[in-house]
Amino acid sequence: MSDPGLSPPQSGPRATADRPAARTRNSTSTSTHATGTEAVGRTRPALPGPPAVPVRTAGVVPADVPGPGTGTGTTRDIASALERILRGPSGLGTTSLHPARRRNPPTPPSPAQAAEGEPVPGLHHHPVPEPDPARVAEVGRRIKAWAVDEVQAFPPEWEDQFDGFSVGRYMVACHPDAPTVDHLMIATRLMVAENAVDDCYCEDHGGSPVGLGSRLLLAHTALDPLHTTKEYEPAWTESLRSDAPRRAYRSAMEYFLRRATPSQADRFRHDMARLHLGYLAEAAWAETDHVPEVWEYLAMRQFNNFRPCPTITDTVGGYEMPADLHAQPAVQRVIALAGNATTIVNDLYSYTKELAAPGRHLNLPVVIAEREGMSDRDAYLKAVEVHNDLMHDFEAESAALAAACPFPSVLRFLRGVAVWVDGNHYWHRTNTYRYSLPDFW
Ligand SMILES: CC(C)=CCC/C(C)=C(\C)COP(=O)(O)OP(=O)(O)O
Ligand SMILES: [Mg+2]
Repeated sequence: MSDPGLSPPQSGPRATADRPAARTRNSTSTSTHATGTEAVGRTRPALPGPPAVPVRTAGVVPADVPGPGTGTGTTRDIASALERILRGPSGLGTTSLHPARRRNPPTPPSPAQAAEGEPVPGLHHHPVPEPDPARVAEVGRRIKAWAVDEVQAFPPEWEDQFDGFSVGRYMVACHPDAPTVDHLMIATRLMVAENAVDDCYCEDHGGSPVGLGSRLLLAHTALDPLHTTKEYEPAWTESLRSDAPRRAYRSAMEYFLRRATPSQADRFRHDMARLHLGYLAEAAWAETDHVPEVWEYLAMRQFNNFRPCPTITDTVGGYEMPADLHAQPAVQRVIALAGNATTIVNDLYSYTKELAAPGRHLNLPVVIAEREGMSDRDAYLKAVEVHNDLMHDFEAESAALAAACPFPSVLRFLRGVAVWVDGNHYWHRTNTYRYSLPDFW
């Protein structure tokens, strides 16, 4: 194949993005075309402003959040909304949202499975059912074929690392409601492409802070295309084949656009721009070996963040969280808290890997130790507490939002984000090829 990276994907009813066909395909879940859980033709009331949820400690459900329709919320409303989010949709027509539940009731990992990798002691998390092994194997087979044959994402000598990343297990754990393996592949290709950019541009596979801005901007045009004159367009098109990160971004985006609505595509591009901004701040500090204040580090990590992964949960699930609801500040806060919790999970599980890497690699325990004058152990334990506070806030605000805006697509989206958070923790915990815990306990 002379141009594998740019060949249009072979399956699906169309080869270009943002056309009406995409809306039709996803329209089963918009507000006028119901999914199994969506009320057909239901009028959407205005969302209230962000629920006034006080900062809280574990297990305390806030009581002062307006409830749906009544103007007053009760602790019971919110507790039941939280339970609903964590349990997922139920009732008539929702069985298909739970492929794992349909085939085998979810069970927590057995002690033997958990022994593969222990959770960080004291970390607030939720166990997930083992991902469906048939799906894991099929996603693993297809993603390797894509990475090797379609986009040449890595040279042969990196094959062990590609396999050790276990991206199939990661994505199946994070998207249990994906209706088909094709849907799972949307997330899986993007995950591989995002990691190719991080590894090859920013980190330990040839990356460097020097010149990163230009590399990221040019790669970003694989997601958000250049609109230019006939004279200059061929050079841009050619550039998209010129390295693995760009080939991977270009192809993964093309597949994504086959299933995404225009609003979902726009949301994703925005999240990827945020990610690239975060990479640049991290690189700027690395160039001068600067250690930011803890709050500054957390701000950078809110952008250099997993956010683009949970926010495609609706595309991967085959429905749409409506754009005007997604844009609400309360929804944005829930998404940000979820993204931040998942990313601090990475800081905790990748701590020893990053300590062993050449130079200083910033992560939350390292920044706390440096800036707050703590021992490595105390700083790590404080980072666990920061994570737990983020998780508790995420769960409280998600429950408040579900109570304030109990639309099926919103509830399913919140559930999808919560499951992504849990699947992400599962993958970090069990990926002992990549991560190991420090000896602090
Ligand atoms: C998949 C995706 C959108 C990643 C974005 C940012 C990113 C690579 C992380 C949040 C993971 O952090 P890190 O670069 O520290 O990864 P490792 O610790 O090397 O696994
Ligand atoms: Mg890390």
